[in-house]
Amino acid sequence: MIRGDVSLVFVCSCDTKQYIALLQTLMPRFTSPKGGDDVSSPHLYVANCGPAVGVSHETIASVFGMYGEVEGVYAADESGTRVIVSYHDKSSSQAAMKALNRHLCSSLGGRTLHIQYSVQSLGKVNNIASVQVSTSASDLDIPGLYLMHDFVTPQEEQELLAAVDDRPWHHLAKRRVQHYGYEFCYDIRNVNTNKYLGELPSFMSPVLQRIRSFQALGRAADMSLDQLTASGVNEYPPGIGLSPHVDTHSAFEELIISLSLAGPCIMEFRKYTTGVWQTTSSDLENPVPGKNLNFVKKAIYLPPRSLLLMSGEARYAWHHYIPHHKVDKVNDSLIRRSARRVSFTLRKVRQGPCRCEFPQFCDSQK
Ligand SMILES: O=C(O)CCC(=O)C(=O)O
Ligand SMILES: [Fe+2]
Repeated sequence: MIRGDVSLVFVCSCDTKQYIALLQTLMPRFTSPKGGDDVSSPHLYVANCGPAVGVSHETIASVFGMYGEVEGVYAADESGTRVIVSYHDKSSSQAAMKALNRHLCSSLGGRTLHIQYSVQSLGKVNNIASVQVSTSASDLDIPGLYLMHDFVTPQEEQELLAAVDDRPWHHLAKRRVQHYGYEFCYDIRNVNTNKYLGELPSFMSPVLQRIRSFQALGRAADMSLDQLTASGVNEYPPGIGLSPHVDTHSAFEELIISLSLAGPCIMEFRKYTTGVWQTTSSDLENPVPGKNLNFVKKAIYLPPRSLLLMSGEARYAWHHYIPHHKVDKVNDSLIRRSARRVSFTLRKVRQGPCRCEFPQFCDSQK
C-alpha cells in the first residue's frame, strides 16, 4: 500500500460563532416534515433548490428573507437539493409558504419549489458527515485503491491549472469540463471512439511520465501517452459534487487515475452487496435509510496535488462519488471546499469487452 503524509491545513480559522454556523451547515437540527402542510412551524423544508443545482444558501436566504427574518439556511440532507430555511417566527414561514410553494421562482433559477413545514428536533441530530473520513487509502481497506499525497509540486499544480485555463471549457449544468483524447458522452457514460480529439496535450506528459516511474503502481505503467489514453478535466465549484457511479467497465480499462488540483474534497465509496443492476439510479442519488442498507460506505479525503488510483475491486465493484458539500468534516476538522477543485481523470479506452471478476457490476457481462 502506498501512504502519503497527511496534512490537514484547513482547520477552521474562524471565530466561535462562525464555527458554530459551519457545524450547523453540517448538522441540521431539523427532522424531515411529518405533519404535512397543516402543522405550521418557523422552519421550512424546501425541496428542489440548493447548491447541487447551482443555488447557494446565500441566494436562498436572500429570497426567503423577503418574507421575514431568516435565522439560517441548512442542508436538509446530503443531496444538495433540499434545504431547511429557518425563520425567527411562524408568520414569516407562513408568508413564504404562501408565496413560494409550488410557484415557479425566477430569482431561484426558475425552479418550482416544494415546501413543507419542518419540525425542530432537539434530541436527534441529522449528521450529514455520517461516515468516518480516512486520510489514507490503507485505512479505507478497499482492495486496489491507492492515494499518493503531494504527487505534483505547488508550482507544477499552478502550471497545470494555467494550461487548462488557457483552453476552452465546456459548460455542463453544474461544472465545467474539458476532454482530451476522446470525447466523453455523459448520457451513456462512455467515450465516443469515433471522435478522436487528438493526442493528449504536452502539458500532461510529465504527469504521465511520473505515474509510469512509480514501480509501486505496477500496472499503472500502462498509462502511456498513446492514442488510447483519454483525460477528462473537471472543474467543481464549491458545494458541487459528482453522482455515484462506477466508470463504465466496457468503456475503460482497469486503471482509473484522478489528480486533484486547486482544492480539496472528500470522495465516498459504496459497495452494494446485491450488485448494482438491482438498484435504481434514484436509490443511488438519494439513499433512504433502512431501504438501502445493502451497501457498505467509506470515505477518503483528497487534498490538492494528490493522486488517487482505482484498480481491481476499487475500480470495478465500488461506486465512487463526491458529496455535494461546501464543508467537509474530516476527523475533528471542518474543511471548507475552495473556490474550485480541478481534477484530471486519466483512463485508457478499452477495446473489446470487459472480462473482470465482478460480473454483477459489469456492463459487458450482465
Ligand atoms: O473528480 C474526480 O476526482 C473524479 C471524476 C470521476 O470519477 C469521473 O470523471 O468518472
Ligand atoms: Fe469516476
